Amino acid sequence: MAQYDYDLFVIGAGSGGVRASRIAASHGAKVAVAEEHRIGGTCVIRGCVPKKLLVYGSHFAEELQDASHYGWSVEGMKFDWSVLRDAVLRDVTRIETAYTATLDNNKVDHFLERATITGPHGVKLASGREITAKYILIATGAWPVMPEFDGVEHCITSNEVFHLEKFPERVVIQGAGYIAMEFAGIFNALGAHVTVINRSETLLRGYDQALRDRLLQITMARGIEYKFNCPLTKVEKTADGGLLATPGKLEPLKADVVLIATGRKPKTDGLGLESAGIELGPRGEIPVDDYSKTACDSIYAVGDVTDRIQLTPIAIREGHAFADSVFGGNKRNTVYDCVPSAVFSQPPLAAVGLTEGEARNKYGNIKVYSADFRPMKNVFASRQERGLYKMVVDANSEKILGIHMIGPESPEILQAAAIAVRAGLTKADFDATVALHPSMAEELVLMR
Ligand SMILES: Cc1cc2nc3c(=O)[nH]c(=O)nc-3n(C[C@H](O)[C@H](O)[C@H](O)COP(=O)(O)OP(=O)(O)OC[C@H]3O[C@@H](n4cnc5c(N)ncnc54)[C@H](O)[C@@H]3O)c2cc1C
Ligand SMILES: NC(=O)c1ccc[n+]([C@@H]2O[C@H](COP(=O)([O-])OP(=O)(O)OC[C@H]3O[C@@H](n4cnc5c(N)ncnc54)[C@H](O)[C@@H]3O)[C@@H](O)[C@H]2O)c1
Repeated sequence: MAQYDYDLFVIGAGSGGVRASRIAASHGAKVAVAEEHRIGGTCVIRGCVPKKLLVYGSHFAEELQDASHYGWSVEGMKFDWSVLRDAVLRDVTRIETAYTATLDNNKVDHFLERATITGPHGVKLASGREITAKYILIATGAWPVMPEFDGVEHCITSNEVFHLEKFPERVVIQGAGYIAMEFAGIFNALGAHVTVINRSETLLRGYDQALRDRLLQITMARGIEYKFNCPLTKVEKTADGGLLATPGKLEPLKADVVLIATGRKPKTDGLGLESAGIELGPRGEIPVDDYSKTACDSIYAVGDVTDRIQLTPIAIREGHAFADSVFGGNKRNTVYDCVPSAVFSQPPLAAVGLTEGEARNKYGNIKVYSADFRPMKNVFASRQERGLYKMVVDANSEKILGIHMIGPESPEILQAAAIAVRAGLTKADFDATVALHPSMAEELVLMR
């Protein structure tokens, strides 16, 4: 009889957990996964996927507005939140079903219940069933961090935002990171009055300053209000069912929804880590080595719960590398340089590599090339918004250190440019490439 029930037990069927389960099974391992909410995890159920669909949905406002310049007249234009919301939620269910089928096709057993760790080789399901496994993979993701102030219980997080009963006419968002800027764009485009409240003057920390300044300027022109250096101190319910949100010492703001987007922390509460001798790191993360192994030899962790880079493709890569290393006879780790990222704000922002500031600190002698342009479609529609692309180059080797873009479709364009940066190409390689005209992407090879 086998020593353990499974070769691998995965806790969490999100981006990292599903990939690790599938690949380990394809290498011949007997695998089970437990999921306490829905198969697919944050990205599929309440993250990247429904968020991007809402971005698409909200873009029609701009397209319909511009349509008259192209000879189209759109009469009786009207937006129905419940139609968009329900269509998005249906698509989420479709993808959840596809993910479940992937597990079934790879003969991965799945338990739709919470699991906790009872020791180096033991897990316990919420139903009470105890299971043993040679290896355990923790892929439990992250959870929204809630600040402490009076009335925080009246606020929502990104978990709830996809399910709003009614379209909120007045939205207050606390935070100025990814989630705040993406939902500020969505609600603003759909016609809500949006106020972004932040504890500092910095939005989208980590992105190049010039792009952040451009986003601030464009979004203010689009009607988003900002209140900097004054986080919320109180949120109250009013007699008419609305909310009153007080930023710092400023006048209270009337709101229908207050969205808290102040970061996500590794989800480890009550997981039983102590039973396997695993202690949390300073950011609440599960510390792991380069191969995602925890302090316990039979337990690994991947994705947001390790707080390396909280992005889906990273969780997927870590899960895949773990499965190849432990079950595929191919020990390998995940490489974290040149990770492209994007903020699906309106307009979106995308980047890979070092910002101008980071490159200057690290290399000293750098060159910066840029293209500051008004996309053809904006000119035609009398839209004043300008795109900005920046290339940061090591002045000695001419190697590109980073590319930063804000403008329509910039995430789509940046993915291809990231290959060039990863491959170590130079500005001269871009200059030698013939422009593809007319496109916005051609600005990448025309920068001065
Ligand atoms: C609103 C939003 C938008 C985002 N947009 C993007 C984007 O555009 N691009 C991008 O790259 N990233 C985006 N992200 C981040 C991305 O979703 C995460 O980085 C990614 O999902 C992490 O994958 P994971 O496998 O670590 O965890 P998750 O996908 O969160 O999966 C963890 C799973 O574990 C389950 N679980 C937790 N504890 C237990 C337990 N004890 N027992 C059983 N199951 C458990 C959870 O229910 C969850 O399903 C977004 C996140 C949010 C919140
Ligand atoms: N497009 C994408 O790839 C995408 C989209 C959404 C989320 N994500 C991932 O999810 C993670 C979480 O997103 P997020 O927007 O919640 O986090 P974030 O780290 O991007 O932003 C957090 C914001 O909250 C502010 N803040 C933090 N603590 C606060 C407090 N106590 N009071 C007031 N303000 C406070 C910060 O200054 C910052 O502006 C991101 O780090 C990202 O990795 C990615």
